[in-house]
Amino acid sequence: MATTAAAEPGLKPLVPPALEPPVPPASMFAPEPECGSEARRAGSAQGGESLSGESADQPGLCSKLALVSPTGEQYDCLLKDVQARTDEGSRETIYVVGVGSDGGNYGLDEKDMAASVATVQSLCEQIDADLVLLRERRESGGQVRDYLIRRRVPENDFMEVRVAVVGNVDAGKSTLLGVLTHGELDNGRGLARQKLFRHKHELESGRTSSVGNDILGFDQQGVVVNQPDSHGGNLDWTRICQRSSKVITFIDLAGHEKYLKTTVFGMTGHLPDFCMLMVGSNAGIIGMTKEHLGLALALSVPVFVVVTKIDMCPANILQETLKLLQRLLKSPGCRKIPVLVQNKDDVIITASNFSSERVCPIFQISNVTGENMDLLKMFLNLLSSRSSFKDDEPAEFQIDETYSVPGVGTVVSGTTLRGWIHMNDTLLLGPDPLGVFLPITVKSIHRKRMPVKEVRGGQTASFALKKIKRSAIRKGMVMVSPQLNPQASWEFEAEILVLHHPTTISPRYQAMVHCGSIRQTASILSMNKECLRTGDKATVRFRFIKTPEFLHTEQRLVFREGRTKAVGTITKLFYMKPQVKTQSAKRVTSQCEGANEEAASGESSLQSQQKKSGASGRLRGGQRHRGKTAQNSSSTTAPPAAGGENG
Ligand SMILES: Nc1nc2c(ncn2[C@@H]2O[C@H](COP(=O)(O)OP(=O)(O)OP(=O)(O)O)[C@@H](O)[C@H]2O)c(=O)[nH]1
Repeated sequence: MATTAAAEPGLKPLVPPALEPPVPPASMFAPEPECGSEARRAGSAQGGESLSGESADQPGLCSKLALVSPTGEQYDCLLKDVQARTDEGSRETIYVVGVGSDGGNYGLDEKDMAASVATVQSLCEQIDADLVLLRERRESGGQVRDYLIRRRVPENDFMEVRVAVVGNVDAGKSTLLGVLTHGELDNGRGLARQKLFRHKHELESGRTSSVGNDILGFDQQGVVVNQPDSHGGNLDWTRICQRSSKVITFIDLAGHEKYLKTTVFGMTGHLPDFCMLMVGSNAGIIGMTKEHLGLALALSVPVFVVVTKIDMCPANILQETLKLLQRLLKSPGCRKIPVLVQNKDDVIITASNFSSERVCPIFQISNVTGENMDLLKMFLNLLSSRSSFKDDEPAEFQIDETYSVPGVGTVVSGTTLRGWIHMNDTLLLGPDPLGVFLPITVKSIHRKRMPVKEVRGGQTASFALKKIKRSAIRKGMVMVSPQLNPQASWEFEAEILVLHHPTTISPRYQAMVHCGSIRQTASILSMNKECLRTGDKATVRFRFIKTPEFLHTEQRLVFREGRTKAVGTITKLFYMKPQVKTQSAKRVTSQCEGANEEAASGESSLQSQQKKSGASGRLRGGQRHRGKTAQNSSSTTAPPAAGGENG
């Protein structure tokens, strides 16, 4: 059995100065409960004397004794603090009891600990949360405990965290997902991954080519709820979701270079909260590993690394892989702080600091023996979604897949970016090839195959839509609230950085733009430099070649063709000509108003619009048709050149 890096005398665990000593108390990183900003704000709002000021008989909110017997006012501040922290952390937070600003003399005696825990328990009751002990340790002044405070979720609701799984071919991605979601270890010959393959050719070749989804549910206490049935080993997703407080969705992306397009789409279109980079310990940093890491960094998705196959890897090779991995992560291009996770303490510390994007936990596991699998599961249970949700924002949903379901009709799946979407809501679907958004009614909603009545920002969902053909919808379209008055853009400007190009990029260069679930070829119209080489930054104006898209400024994009790659951020949108806006706006308004009559007439306006314009699902495919569409467009509504703009 291979030893882990820490056991190897030659290789010091790569703990950065900021994280020294190797296993520092979590309290060094976790915010101190008593000193939270809310508590402080509340303190100053009331003069702050009795709250933050310490008196001889009443410790202040920053003391380790603050929770032992708080005054009424202090209790209110503590409550506000815990409420704010669970809001910030997507309904949960790690809470440390027994630390404070008492000169580093951490720890409480048994009596004070019991009293403090009773206070925290009571705070949890107030916010309808559960208190789960994560770890207990001894410090100079007594006991210190780390708790997970997790708010209870309403029935049929659950917290959602999306994790993109990337790494080179054979790193063990599908196998790990099989082991995690089905609870059975692998045999080293592909047993565990059999459960996950989706396409026949994958089963035959053993390679993942599609963007697959697998789920892992945790209950309030952090216990895995996945229970495959005893016959085929299938998972009942509805049951998992009903029993879960938190569901981790793994977006299993292909490792092979020929599927890079799908991998990039998975990373941009499925909006992962985190990226799990898998590395085979025996193979090391090979093939697509750096490519995938670079992609996650470019899209600002926090990364954690899982080194697999430690059961079959000689110790010296494992050390070499870890050394190279840590060197890569610390390199100027990555600027990460790699931390080898070897025990529960490391899990809590890294999980508490993970969304910062700097810390990069490294797990060393075996899918065959199950070594360190408990640490990985514990870490996954502590991850919180990075998307923030505001109750009053207008709805926006991006489509990343379409289906035709017998007996149901057209179904679209994707991610709710903002706002609420309820059953029977009328939203605007678009843009179509003419840049028009048309009203559509949501017939039913599923979250992870579970029927629900509504979804909100940050949640993935599928919607059955009324009166629309699947061919009229494409990936990259959105469904938005009519309040947003959506507009489509043929052209946009972006600040880009060329990560790699063999020669030079100049105007008229064409490549695939990935932006959210949009995946379309665009050509460079102009740029503020004559030509671009690897490492160059520039402001570039792009134009889509097939159809206008619904974009936002500040959106991240990846621009790629073969091995050429650039990343960037959209800075300016060029909307369609004003007269088009007026026409489509009028049409949209009247169509929105008349949505119900339309549904009754049996033909959607998008379909009739397509008939009128001659556009169809097939039209979107080819070069030849594109010219025709553009011609039609210029004589009717869609502009070859941009009109208004929005900075
Ligand atoms: N001994 C050992 N074998 C493993 C381990 N993890 C995976 N394997 C084996 O490695 C092989 C490749 O694993 P996969 O899960 O298919 O690799 P992948 O990264 O999903 O590959 P792609 O889908 O092609 O990208 C399979 O035969 C697994 O049984 C491990 O921890 N130990």
